[in-house]
Amino acid sequence: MQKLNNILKDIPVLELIGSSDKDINAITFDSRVVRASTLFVAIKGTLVDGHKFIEQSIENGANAILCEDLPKTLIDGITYIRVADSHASLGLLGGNFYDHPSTKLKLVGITGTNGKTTCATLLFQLFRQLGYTCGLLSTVQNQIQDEVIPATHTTPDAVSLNALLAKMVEKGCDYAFMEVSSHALAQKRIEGLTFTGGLFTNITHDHLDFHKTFEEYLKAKKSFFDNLVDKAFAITNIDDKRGFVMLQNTRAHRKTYSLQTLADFKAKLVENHFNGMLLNIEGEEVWFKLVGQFNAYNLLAVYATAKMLGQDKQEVLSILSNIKGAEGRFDHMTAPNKTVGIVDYAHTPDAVQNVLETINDIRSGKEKIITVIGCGGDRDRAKRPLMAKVACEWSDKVILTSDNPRSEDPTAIIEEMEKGVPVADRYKTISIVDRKEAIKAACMLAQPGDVILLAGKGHEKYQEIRGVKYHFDDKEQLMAQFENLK
Ligand SMILES: CC(=O)N[C@H]1[C@@H](OP(=O)(O)OP(=O)(O)OC[C@H]2O[C@@H](n3ccc(=O)[nH]c3=O)[C@H](O)[C@@H]2O)O[C@H](CO)[C@@H](O)[C@@H]1O[C@H](C)C(=O)N[C@@H](C)C(=O)N[C@H](CCC(=O)O)C(=O)O
Ligand SMILES: Nc1ncnc2c1ncn2[C@@H]1O[C@H](COP(=O)(O)OP(=O)(O)OP(=O)(O)O)[C@@H](O)[C@H]1O
Ligand SMILES: N[C@H](CCC[C@H](N)C(=O)O)C(=O)O
Ligand SMILES: [Mg+2]
Repeated sequence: MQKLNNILKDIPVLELIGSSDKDINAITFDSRVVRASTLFVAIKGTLVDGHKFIEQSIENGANAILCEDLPKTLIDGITYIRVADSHASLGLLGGNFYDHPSTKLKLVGITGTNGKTTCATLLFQLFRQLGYTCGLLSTVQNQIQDEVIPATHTTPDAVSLNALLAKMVEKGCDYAFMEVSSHALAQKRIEGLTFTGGLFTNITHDHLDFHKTFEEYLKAKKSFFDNLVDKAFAITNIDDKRGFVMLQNTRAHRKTYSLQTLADFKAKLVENHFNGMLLNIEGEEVWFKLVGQFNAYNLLAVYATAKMLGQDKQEVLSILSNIKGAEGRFDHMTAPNKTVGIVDYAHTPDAVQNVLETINDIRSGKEKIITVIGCGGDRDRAKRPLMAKVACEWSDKVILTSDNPRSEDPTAIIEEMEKGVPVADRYKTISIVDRKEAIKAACMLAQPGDVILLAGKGHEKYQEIRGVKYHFDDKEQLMAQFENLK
């Protein structure tokens, strides 16, 4: 419980009507979960305007309302707080309510189109093995030491986020590693957090349904670095075209990493195989369990972050060399007849290309690559033809199928993907709407030694079709089919 006037500290209030000397048990932006003595924050969302639910929130027990527009009728006994930006205020309220947990541990944020989960997970595993108590906020799951807390978003909403950080502080965490998604930045879910450091992986095409233009998407990512404090560090990938721009206006201490040019942290990919790769990191040759050039970037980024956090080079490299990475990222298995299966969360054109390039690099020659791929519904439509095109370019056979169609018609999504298939590649593609059947078909087509890539769903344990979530696990499906490949 907290006093309202404490929770409102540092919030730019335009108008306050009613008493601020009252007890608040909880803060929420969802009228459906309001209980007695709750502060309800009305947010103008992407689907509806939360201001519509002010009345309902009061019926459910809200005793204070924070909003951008005051309702026409004000009710006695309720406190109304008018602000210019409810999203930003929610972040600050979350911090005040949970007593600024981000200042009580070292918080590191990772942003970029691809590689966030991988880097955050590697950092979490690394720092635990270095002997620290750690927390993780990621797409796959949230975690405090061994305790797993299911994740609904890559970056939780501002209230849940501060609640999770407060729990980490309570459990004695020294570090928290978190993914910072572009949605979270645009919606100011991280407003008011104090970061010790920030890491940029890369930026390519994604989420243009939400951000509308690439410039807006870039601006959202960049705002993370613009808002870091001067004591923080900011690490960027300068092999990415936008690597420098990201840190252009940051006050933080800047550092760069690269596989191709001079940088503060530099590495070179020496050898790449299905079960590991050899990297030269700052003059030291080390084998890692992760594979692929994109993972060379992730490892180097993690190494740079660990160095900026004052860790010892040898210790860091020796631990990293044994870490396997995040679930559903280049997860590979081999069937009894030597067919290779790879489950990977590649769900952007760039990620699909990276994974397929890596498989091409590693395969010894005549083995075929069979890619099973779909695109999510209610998400960026522009990436659909592009993902299909890239899949065709780098595979011998492509099976277009469903990912999470969500509220959309699965066949219509596949038709949009088909538009990206070059005429000359049509002979190598088939469309099978049912993902289970698509995986089965891939296994039937595969000859010993061939590589099957299941792209897009990685760690996900469900498939959402017409708004209903069914249990579905790519790895489980593949393992079941592999048993038949004797
Ligand atoms: C597009 C998007 O990001 N939407 C998020 C956003 O919801 P919204 O702004 O659309 O909310 P809305 O439905 O319009 O409602 C507006 C307001 O009215 C409130 N409301 C609504 C109905 C009601 O009866 N009562 C009520 O009070 C809502 O709680 C909300 O505050 O804010 C909500 C609360 O934080 C999020 O749950 C919701 O995530 C949706 C479910 C989602 O799918 N988000 C994805 C796209 C997302 O955020 N992804 C990123 C990145 C993914 C990645 O690449 O890794 C992530 O960080 O997970
Ligand atoms: N550094 C990288 N550069 C390009 N592609 C990458 C990189 N790291 C991973 N990938 C590819 O992107 C996929 C997603 O990786 P990861 O989950 O680490 O990214 P993410 O940024 O967390 O994604 P999301 O936005 O969905 O949370 C991987 O399965 C792999 O195919
Ligand atoms: N977390 C991201 C990627 C989802 C990957 C894919 N499986 C899909 O459902 O589109 C999102 O919500 O856009
Ligand atoms: Mg992620």
